[in-house]
Amino acid sequence: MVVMKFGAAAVSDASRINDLVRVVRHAVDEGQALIVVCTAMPEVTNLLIGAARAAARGNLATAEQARRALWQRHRTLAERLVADEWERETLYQSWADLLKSFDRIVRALATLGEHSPRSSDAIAAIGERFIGLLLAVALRRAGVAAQLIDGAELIVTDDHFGNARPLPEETAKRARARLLPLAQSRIVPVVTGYIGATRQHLTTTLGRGGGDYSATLIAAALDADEVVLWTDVAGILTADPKLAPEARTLPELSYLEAAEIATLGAEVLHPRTLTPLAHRNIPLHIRNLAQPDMPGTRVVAEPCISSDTARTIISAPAISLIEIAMSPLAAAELGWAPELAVRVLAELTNCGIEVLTFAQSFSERSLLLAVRTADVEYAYERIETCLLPERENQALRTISLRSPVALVAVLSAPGSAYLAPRALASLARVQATVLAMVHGNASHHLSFIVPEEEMGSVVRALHRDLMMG
Ligand SMILES: Nc1ncnc2c1ncn2[C@@H]1O[C@H](COP(=O)(O)OP(=O)(O)O)[C@@H](O)[C@H]1O
Ligand SMILES: N[C@@H](CC(=O)OP(=O)(O)O)C(=O)O
Repeated sequence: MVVMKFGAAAVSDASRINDLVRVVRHAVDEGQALIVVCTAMPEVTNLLIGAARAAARGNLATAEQARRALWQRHRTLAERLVADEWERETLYQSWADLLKSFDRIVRALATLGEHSPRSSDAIAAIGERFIGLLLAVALRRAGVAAQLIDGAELIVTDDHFGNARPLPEETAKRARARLLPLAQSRIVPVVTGYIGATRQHLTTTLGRGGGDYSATLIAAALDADEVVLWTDVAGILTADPKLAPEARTLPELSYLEAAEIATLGAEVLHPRTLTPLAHRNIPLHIRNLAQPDMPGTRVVAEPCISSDTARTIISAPAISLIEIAMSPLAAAELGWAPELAVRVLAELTNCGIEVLTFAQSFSERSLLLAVRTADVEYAYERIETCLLPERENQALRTISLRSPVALVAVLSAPGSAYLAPRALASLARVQATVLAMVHGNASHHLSFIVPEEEMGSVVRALHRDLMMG
């Protein structure tokens, strides 16, 4: 049994979906038992969560725009992929039902004037459901017996909305009961990733990028032979090949090395992806959908290749920086209060905003936070509310924004010397504007925030100076 996960990059347009269908059909023709896990089209999750936040502010025009964009983007795909008019109409009917639930949530949020991670999850799940319906139709048209299964039916979670924790035993029981009979009948389940549900059947999500985690949870439940994450690059490389074309694929990584990469604060791998696999020794394979014959990256318990191959530069655009600075007088009197950082971080976590990285400057009495640009407006509002007392007693100097920025993280081999000075020399060579820097405890990990327009030159310089040796 193989679990194949197709992320946003694999459903970005009709030709990618045709590649996806070919890969699945080929595996089925080879007699492989398959589970497909899918996630929403690029930017759709941001669009849906943005619609919920806008509705709660009474901005129904933005919610309406998101609704139209959702419909239009999927409809364009259906027109290219589903030739049969009757099948297309049936698909549109199912999408219309999903839009009715979108409308119900938006109306409720607008009436109440507030929203929560719970309502965000309910609306975000619609993105995976939209594309899942289309993929099941596209696969059936190509002769693959496919059936859509909602992730909420399989993955039982706690009620930590926005970043729910799965309950492994109940999930395994449900997944086996629902998926194994389909596999035995040679039907390919198309599971909507990222989504789970509480025991009370309330929809939850596994955190942004959680589709990878859905795939590995299902693989662990079924004791699968392998998980394949199909994306738009040839595995994990020494840098993003879209920025540094000379980047090399890392052929093999250990679970530990891959987990380290997953926690670098970008979305190449969801941080919790590896845990279900490492416990059962199930290999993970990351491959390029556009080049299905290329080997990609394999993650296994004991890689044949030495561990210093784990060196990589991970980069992620579309990030914003929020800087909270205290007034010098208040700071002189009160000192920098870590309690303030704790309050801000707790506020953001409670309202479902993921802080990608943060740094405190004790000398400047300031706190820097990096969040996705899609979250920044809402994060700013929440911080303003949370720090109202400091605003009123003039302890707060400013809350300022810098956007768009990029996160660039360097992971070198454990024990490699002088990572920070070498990386900084490299950034100096291209006159990079370093807006923030976080040094990992293990000293072989370093992250920088740079203006987004400098991301390419920074990645290329770091790659040339640190990865080519
Ligand atoms: N070192 C790297 N190796 C591979 N991909 C990288 C690297 N750094 C950044 N990336 C980016 O990560 C993307 C894959 O992650 P993601 O967008 O979450 O994929 P998916 O949509 O398939 O889940 C690639 O398209 C690439 O642009
Ligand atoms: N659609 C969700 C879940 C996900 O896993 O997406 P992707 O497979 O594109 O990382 C998100 O944007 O967070």
